[in-house]
Amino acid sequence: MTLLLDRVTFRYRRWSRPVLSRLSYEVPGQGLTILLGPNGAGKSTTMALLAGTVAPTAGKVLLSGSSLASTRREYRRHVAWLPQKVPSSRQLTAREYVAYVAWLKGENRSDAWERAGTALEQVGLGEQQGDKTARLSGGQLRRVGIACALAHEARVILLDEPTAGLDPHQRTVFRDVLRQVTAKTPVLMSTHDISDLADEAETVTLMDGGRVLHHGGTRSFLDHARPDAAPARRAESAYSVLMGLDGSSGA
Ligand SMILES: Nc1ncnc2c1ncn2[C@@H]1O[C@H](COP(=O)(O)OP(=O)(O)OP(=O)(O)O)[C@@H](O)[C@H]1O
Repeated sequence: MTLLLDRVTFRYRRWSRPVLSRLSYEVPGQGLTILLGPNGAGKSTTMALLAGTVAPTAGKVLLSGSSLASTRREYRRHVAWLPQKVPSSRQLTAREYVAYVAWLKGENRSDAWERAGTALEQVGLGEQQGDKTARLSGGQLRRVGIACALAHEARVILLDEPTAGLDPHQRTVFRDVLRQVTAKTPVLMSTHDISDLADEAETVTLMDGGRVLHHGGTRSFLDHARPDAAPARRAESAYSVLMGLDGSSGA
């Protein structure tokens, strides 16, 4: 299955400058891809377009060659998406919430309920499944959001800054979950935490100003690091070099 933006232009308001201009980008079909870039680079906008929650001003979003507009149902079922801000609900418990999202994504009621329980266990919230989501901490709510992305048969998973607000232990839990998930399903994940690279990403995409500055294997990304960078700092160094922030001209 392929998911891609084909020469997509997007502006938030009619007369405002486009955030993305004729951007073409294909989500890699396997493993973990990390989407890096400074604030305002266009990462969340790119993900929202890929998730089908906003529509392009021009150009197309294509799922296996079909335009999003003509395959909405398939799309909902096959593309999982964790937005940056996970909305909470006063009424629903964590399990009801995740089950509801899975049901919206096309699972039948009993499968949705079962899958919700399993996904909450996976993200370490087994004991909180009966708690109302409005009562959960910010980090717990993010994990509910991650559980939503895991609770249906997605063919591709889009995670917008999933590690923001997680404590160090939960980051470790999350990485373990991510490792299991990416073994089966491709994941595109935006992050500011360059340590999220942690040897696990197969591909790195770097965006700035609505453009893709770099896209390729993690090794080729790290090759941009300054030769004198300490091993633990290679990712940061490569980022600075490619962004032209270290006094060199970038790539
Ligand atoms: N709802 C909105 N209305 C108007 N402009 C917006 C809206 N959301 C984002 N923008 C603008 O679009 C541009 C790209 O924003 P986007 O959120 O996609 O970047 P980002 O790379 O995800 O940034 P961050 O790392 O801060 O989340 C920015 O200039 C931002 O101000």
